[in-house]
Amino acid sequence: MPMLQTIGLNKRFGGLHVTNNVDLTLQAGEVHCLIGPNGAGKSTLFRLILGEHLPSSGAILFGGEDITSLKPFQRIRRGMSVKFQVPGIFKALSVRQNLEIAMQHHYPPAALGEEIDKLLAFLNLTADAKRLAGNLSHGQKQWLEIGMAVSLKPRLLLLDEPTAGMSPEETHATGEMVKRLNAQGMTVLAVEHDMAFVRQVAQQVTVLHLGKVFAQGSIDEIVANEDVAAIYLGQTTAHETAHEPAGGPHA
Ligand SMILES: Nc1ncnc2c1ncn2[C@@H]1O[C@H](COP(=O)(O)OP(=O)(O)OP(=O)(O)O)[C@@H](O)[C@H]1O
Repeated sequence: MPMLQTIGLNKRFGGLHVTNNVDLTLQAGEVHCLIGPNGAGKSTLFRLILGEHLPSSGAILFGGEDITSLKPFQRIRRGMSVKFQVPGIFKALSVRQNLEIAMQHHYPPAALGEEIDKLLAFLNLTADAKRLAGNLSHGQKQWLEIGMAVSLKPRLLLLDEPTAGMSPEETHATGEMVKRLNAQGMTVLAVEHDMAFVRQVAQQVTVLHLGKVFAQGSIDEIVANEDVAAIYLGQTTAHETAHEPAGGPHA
């Protein structure tokens, strides 16, 4: 059974058809990246999956159950977790305190300290545990946010441009974290512009264009697809320019 399925999903904002009959399937255990030119509808689809928007029509199944009309907190309770682009960390608290807040109601007090230690090590933040979260570097803040999102061991992790603003080294380290989470059984859906990251982590890639699924396949199939390259022409973002030859998601 797929972990997540959208079936004929549509979202209209007034006259604008932003999500157009999208069928997306995530198999359990895969890392799936959602790419597409600016304005393709990636964020909207992401918010539909999370329940921040309700679809105009169509259905969303999570673990085979219809969650189309559930609220975000109900989806989170069923094992979905999200890391948004803007970190929702508590800047005036230490790194450790941030993780304590995320985890304290979910682990017995005797086990909490050790769980936090394990997560800090995973996030490469052990040496920074006592620092105020607000004093971390941009990349470290993103990792702390990822830590808070995965601290409850979700079945499905949603990542919204997890490497935005990161250096290539930080991007690579983030990719390694995603791969380790996936190796532990977590299914991941990431909206991402950075093709180096997509190449590093994705087992499946879906390309959105004008609200529709334009192409779907392995990273090699997507990179080799000339129609996909064509829709990116003239649309490179600063991020893509930093890692890619002009024109789009080439190897
Ligand atoms: N709440 C809204 N009301 C009206 N139009 C919206 C709303 N949200 C998104 N749109 C429009 O839907 C289209 C797709 O936007 P969306 O943000 O989903 O694309 P995207 O692929 O995530 O783009 P980007 O890569 O630039 O973040 C855009 O034309 C946008 O203006």
